[in-house]
Amino acid sequence: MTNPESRIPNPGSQEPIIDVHGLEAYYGRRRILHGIDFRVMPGEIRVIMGGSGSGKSTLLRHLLGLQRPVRGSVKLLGVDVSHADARAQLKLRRQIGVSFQGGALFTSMTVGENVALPLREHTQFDENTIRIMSRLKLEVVNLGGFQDLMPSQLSGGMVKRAALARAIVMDPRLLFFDEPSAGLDPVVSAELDELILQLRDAMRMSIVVVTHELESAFKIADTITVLDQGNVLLTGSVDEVKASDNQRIQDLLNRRPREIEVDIDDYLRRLTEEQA
Ligand SMILES: Nc1ncnc2c1ncn2[C@@H]1O[C@H](COP(=O)(O)OP(=O)(O)OP(=O)(O)O)[C@@H](O)[C@H]1O
Repeated sequence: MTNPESRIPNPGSQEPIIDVHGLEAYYGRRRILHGIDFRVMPGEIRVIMGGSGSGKSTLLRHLLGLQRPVRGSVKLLGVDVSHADARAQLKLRRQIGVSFQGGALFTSMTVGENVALPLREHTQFDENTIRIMSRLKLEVVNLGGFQDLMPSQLSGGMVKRAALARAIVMDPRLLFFDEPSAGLDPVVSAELDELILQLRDAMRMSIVVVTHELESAFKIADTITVLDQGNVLLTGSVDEVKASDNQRIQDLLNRRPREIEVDIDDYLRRLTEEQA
């Protein structure tokens, strides 16, 4: 196992921005995450990779406080998300930006109104300030001047960037990005990668990206966590992941499907457990 903080400057002086210990998650009686440890340091871009069903979304849902750990703990910015009171949760939410797969913009609002939403929800700024701040963030994502368009008038890449503008409008310390490249052509996807790097460098954000896209992962990651069947196989730098002699990691990198051995008894047992 390699030191996940190896590329982060001066790690000894900093507290982790995400600190997950022994996280276990279940759906029904089926255990999905088997005691995950996961630490992200300030200013780091962490990519979570793994095959389909490896537990990436389940981990992300726990990091966002959408699911509570059955065992283990999840601390974001020093706050234990499952034990924080409503006030602490709200404070935490203000410091976290989330950009979901598909953009999830409200189709009945203009791009500018979408971006302004968190400011309206979490601040008392006046209209003018909100407008200026939203426009500035649209400029950061290269969508300056697009504030009056409706989401339906944007291309797929522009929707992603608009969603990103909304996610960063509060200047979060921590940004979650779920599948930034999904459905984008390679050029647009590369532009988005550049933007993610800029957010880390110019705005000093810590960023967690879940992605299937290897090229994108290798370009943006300071560190990569590889998940497999609810376990962390490895956390390390891009070079460390590439050089890993773990067969599962190599299969993932070479896009070799895992051999699926289905034990029918086991399959039926799991099915009935899930429905119980
Ligand atoms: N709501 C649910 N109820 C029951 N089982 C679930 C539920 N959501 C996910 N699972 C199971 O949990 C396991 C992990 O799923 P998860 O969605 O976290 O994986 P993933 O790595 O995000 O997959 P993908 O890349 O396909 O989105 C899978 O076996 C999945 O079938």
